[in-house]
Amino acid sequence: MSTYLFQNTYIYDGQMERGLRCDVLVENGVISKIEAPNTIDDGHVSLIDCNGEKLLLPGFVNGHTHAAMSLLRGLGEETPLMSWLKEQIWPVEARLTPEYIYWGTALALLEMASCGVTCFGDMYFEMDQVAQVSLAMGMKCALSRGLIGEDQKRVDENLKLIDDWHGKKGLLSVQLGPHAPYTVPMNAMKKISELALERNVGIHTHFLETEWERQYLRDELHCQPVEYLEKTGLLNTPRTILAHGVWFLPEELPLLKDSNITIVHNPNSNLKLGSGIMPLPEMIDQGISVSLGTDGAASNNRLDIWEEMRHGALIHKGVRHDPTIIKAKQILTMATLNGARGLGFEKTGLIRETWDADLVLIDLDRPHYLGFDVETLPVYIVYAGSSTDVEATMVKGQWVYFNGEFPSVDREEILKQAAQARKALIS
Ligand SMILES: N[C@@H](CCSC[C@H]1O[C@@H](n2cnc3c(=O)[nH]cnc32)[C@H](O)[C@@H]1O)C(=O)O
Ligand SMILES: [Zn+2]
Repeated sequence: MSTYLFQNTYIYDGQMERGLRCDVLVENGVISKIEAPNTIDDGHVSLIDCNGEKLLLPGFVNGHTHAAMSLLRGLGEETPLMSWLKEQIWPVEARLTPEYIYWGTALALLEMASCGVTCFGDMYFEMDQVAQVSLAMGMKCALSRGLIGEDQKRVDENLKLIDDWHGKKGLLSVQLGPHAPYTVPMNAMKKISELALERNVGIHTHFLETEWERQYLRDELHCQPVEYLEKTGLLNTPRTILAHGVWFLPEELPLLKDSNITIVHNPNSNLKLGSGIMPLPEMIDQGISVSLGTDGAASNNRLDIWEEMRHGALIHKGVRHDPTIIKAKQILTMATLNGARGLGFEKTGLIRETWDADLVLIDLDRPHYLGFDVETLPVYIVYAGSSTDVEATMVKGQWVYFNGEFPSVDREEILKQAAQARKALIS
């Protein structure tokens, strides 16, 4: 495994007061030294001379996605969630083969790696394919098998994923993936929570994405949302990820304080599907852990966390008529540390000695960074930056993206295979 020295770079992570100019040494997949600029010996290392014009951020974490849906981009556009799923997406998904899911996921990984994403939480099916392609590329992935209905076969597949992949190479983790309260009966949800506790793994589910779902909980399941989470044991698992959480009421949030919950904010998917805008400021006030996600490429339509950071800040300022309501630093923590923790990855999401070298190298020598300093770096990143500033992306000390190339995989082959899969699916 190579040793890398980022010489004279800026670094920033969401927990730092301000940016810092320094040398960063990466050895054996971890950040081994952070010292004053131009002080670490550059012998016997691969040198990345940053010359005070680059920034290292922790790798972005896409907290909720369905990677292989990159094959379905553009399908059922501009349709509300339930008819989009039932009439447009699910019939096509029924034709997905393991091979298509492999190439669709690979396609999504090209996009994510080039945007600086190093880790993603994926809920889909044929998850062995997702595990294999993530390992082949060297990306971190939290796998969950989407569970629909009360189906032991799907649950067994999810449990087998734990046996086969959980912890593999420090890149993979596994969660149980009950799809949503409206697709999984309540007693089945409860059993899944019990299994999570028994097997010491997290849960990844959709929750309160639309207003319709809130009404469904009330009218069909006779529960308020937090009561549902309590009754089904979702508050008792080692970790529970709720994708969306758009329709929580502010007064319900204190009940989730100090809980095992991470809510994944998917602002662009929620806007595009017209689902609504989540009460993010109140969630942060209550100390609830919130991360960021893109959801699938068919509802976003990008897999770019920069876009989620920018919109995740701007929409709340806009609807609350208050520019102070959310800070760039908080958004950066959501995009990195909170995502990693929610997905069960340790020592991931900060730039600290002994933490995993999951890093994004950003070129600051661009017109829109003119005038930044260590204090303003976070706001430049969130409000002026974009994924086109990403020069390279590293996971556990290995490049997954470097200057337009993908050192660990064959980009042309992925594009060719994904195009064939797409054609076979949608014709
Ligand atoms: N249908 C699968 C299991 C479901 S995987 C997860 C599912 O979530 C669906 N999905 C994608 N985006 C959303 C969303 O925003 N809300 C709810 N479901 C979604 C996605 O299309 C996929 O079917 C089977 O055969 O067993
Ligand atoms: Zn989703």
